[in-house]
Amino acid sequence: MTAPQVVVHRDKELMARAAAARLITRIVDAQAARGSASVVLTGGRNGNGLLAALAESPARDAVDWSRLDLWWGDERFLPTGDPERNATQAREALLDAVPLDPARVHPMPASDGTYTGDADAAAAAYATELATAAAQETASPPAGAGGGGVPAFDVLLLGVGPDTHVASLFPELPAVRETERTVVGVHGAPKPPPTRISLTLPAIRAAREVWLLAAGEDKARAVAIALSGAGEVQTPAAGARGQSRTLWLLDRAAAAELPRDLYPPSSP
Ligand SMILES: O=C(O)[C@H](O)[C@@H](O)[C@H](O)[C@H](O)COP(=O)(O)O
Repeated sequence: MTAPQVVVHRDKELMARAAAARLITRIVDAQAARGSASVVLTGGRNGNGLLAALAESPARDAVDWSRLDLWWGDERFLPTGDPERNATQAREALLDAVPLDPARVHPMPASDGTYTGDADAAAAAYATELATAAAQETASPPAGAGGGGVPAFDVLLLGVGPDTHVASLFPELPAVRETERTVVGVHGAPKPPPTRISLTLPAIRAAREVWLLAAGEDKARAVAIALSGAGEVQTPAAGARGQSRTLWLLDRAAAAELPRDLYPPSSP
């Protein structure tokens, strides 16, 4: 696992545009190297801001959208098409506008249909879907990926909550303590809705690159704590690390409380 690197942008709009450009490059590179790429999406304003910026970028045509696998790091356990579902918001921000292969788009199950009302069963089904994809992966996973039943995602995106949650891993709740399963049902989440599905820290840490996005002064304390050596049970964002890269993409306001030695020298 890698030590975090920090990049600070002037404001959240620029952060979204720069992150979108960075993601396009990463996808194009992965497709050139391995034929396809895989990205794990996050909910929240910053993740959706990145997708919206990507939709507006002329460079988006450099991506072969038909050879991109999309997964989700977490989902609000709500009915199909609910406007509060992370998948619905991602579709509106970007996915409906690009020629993806529907077979490669893997939303987490909704609260209606097969897993009605059973977030734990829905989580188990998603874990199986991930394990199947991992088994089919032709390229070798990066060293140390652990083979924990998830593909070696190229980029895994995470928003960061003011309480330092990432995906739906909230401080002290059972999901953040999970060491075996790759996907779990989350109950009693402090951010609505209370019932969610989430990748666990071991699944997140199988990704090649983990990018954490945070903007705004209400995130400044969370960012500073997570980057100052806090424990992952109390500070889930501190446990989100990638195999080859861990990147914190911040705006100036979210970086405001970083200790000086963590603040990158060339930042605005
Ligand atoms: O379902 C969700 O809400 C998310 O996946 C959650 O983890 C989100 O990313 C953070 O709460 C940050 O959200 P913002 O980017 O909106 O601050």
